Amino acid sequence: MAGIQLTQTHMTYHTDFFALAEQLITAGRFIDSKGWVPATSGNFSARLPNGTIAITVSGKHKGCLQQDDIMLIDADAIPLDGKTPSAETELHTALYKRYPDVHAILHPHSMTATLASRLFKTEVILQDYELLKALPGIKTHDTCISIPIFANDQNIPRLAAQVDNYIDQHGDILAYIIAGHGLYTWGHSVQHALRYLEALDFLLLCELHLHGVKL
Ligand SMILES: CSC[C@@H](O)[C@@H](O)C(=O)COP(=O)(O)O
Ligand SMILES: [Zn+2]
Repeated sequence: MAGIQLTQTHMTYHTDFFALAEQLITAGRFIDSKGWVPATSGNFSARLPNGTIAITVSGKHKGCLQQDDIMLIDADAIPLDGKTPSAETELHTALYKRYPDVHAILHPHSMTATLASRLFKTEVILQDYELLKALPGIKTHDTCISIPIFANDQNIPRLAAQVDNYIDQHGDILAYIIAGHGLYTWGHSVQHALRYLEALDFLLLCELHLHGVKL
């Protein structure tokens, strides 16, 4: 009996993992088609119902990911299958620990996020855009949100702590920018996170254009 349960759990886990890996692969193709993950930049993850996390293997091109390029880690970023996870894994695990409803995180190196961090330094304010309603919990254009910008840091646990401290002090955020680097956003599912990413890219582009930056 215990053996049968173990097998079923195992099969469920495999189904969850491969389904989520497929979603991350598809998202990667779309994100790459937009030019948001040049070279091998960016990383993506999705949390399984059992709390383990499917995440991109470090150094892969995110536009042509294969199933083998998605690996499994535990909630503390420990690899469970002998592969090397994204160099920025602790940024993912910190968000999953803070937000139980979040099941997917996407990190592009989009030009809009990179340039916005050069221009705005500490935060990007987005307000009075209809497309804000594509973001979670926003029901009207008459809304003002802040996307904080954090200094880049090659020490990822320290960067994750910087983000955590900011949220502790300022409250929940929907996304953040790492200066000269890229954007992190997240959602209930890969599809939700992808929607937020697309909306944020459009909104950042609007702000850049308003400030005379033409892309
Ligand atoms: C190709 S430089 C980008 C990396 O330094 C990093 O910022 C990044 O996003 C990708 O790292 P990865 O380890 O593949 O997840
Ligand atoms: Zn990065």
